[in-house]
Amino acid sequence: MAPRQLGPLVLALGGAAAVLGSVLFILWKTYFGSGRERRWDRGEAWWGAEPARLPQWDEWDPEDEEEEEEPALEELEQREVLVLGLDGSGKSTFLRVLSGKPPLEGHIPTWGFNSVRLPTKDFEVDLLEIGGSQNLRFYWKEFVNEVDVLVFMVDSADRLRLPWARQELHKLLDKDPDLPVVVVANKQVRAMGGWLKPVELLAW
Ligand SMILES: Nc1nc2c(ncn2[C@@H]2O[C@H](COP(=O)(O)OP(=O)(O)OP(=O)(O)O)[C@@H](O)[C@H]2O)c(=O)[nH]1
Ligand SMILES: [Mg+2]
Repeated sequence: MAPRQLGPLVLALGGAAAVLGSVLFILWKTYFGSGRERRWDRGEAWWGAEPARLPQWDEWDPEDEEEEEEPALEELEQREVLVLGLDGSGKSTFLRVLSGKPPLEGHIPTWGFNSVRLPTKDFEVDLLEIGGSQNLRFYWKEFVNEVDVLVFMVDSADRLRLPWARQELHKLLDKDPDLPVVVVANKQVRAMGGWLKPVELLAW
């Protein structure tokens, strides 16, 4: 029997998914520039650095190199944090609460990006959520190499979907095994009970 032709609907859906992925990636690049590639290592510290201005040939003086001053810290310090997790795990709420806003009552799915910038004493932190619905999870892995830290949000009360959450986390770690990860056991205070405590989540 001849293979079935792909229907126009399937093709349209595939095209739409590809376009969405490209748009997400372009937005990311526009927002964060070239991400971790901007950093350079200097002992224990790692900063996003402005490119240095090289002297013209006729103003070159080898002694200048020794006199160069350390770059100002306030120009350099920046951290990028990716916040991922299954749909409804609480990523948007987490970002809202961190930026001092009250949590929303219902679940309004994030269809793309959601971000906040938090100035701290020593550096500026950009937190970026990518929606957790199934069609967006495919794109998560494209972003893990671009950030400094991954926050992985888990709905501790959603025991049924814990294996999915774990599978998605492992896929991300396969992509970048050295990425620092914080797993948040969210939704600990639920009237119905039955949630996983953080220690249980560690063992799971
Ligand atoms: N009880 C309780 N509810 C929470 C908590 N965090 C989030 N929620 C609720 O969970 C629902 C989903 O939260 P969101 O923050 O929108 O989830 P999300 O991970 O951003 O979901 P997507 O954008 O679809 O990936 C909302 O109704 C929140 O009010 C929490 O710590 N405790
Ligand atoms: Mg969201």
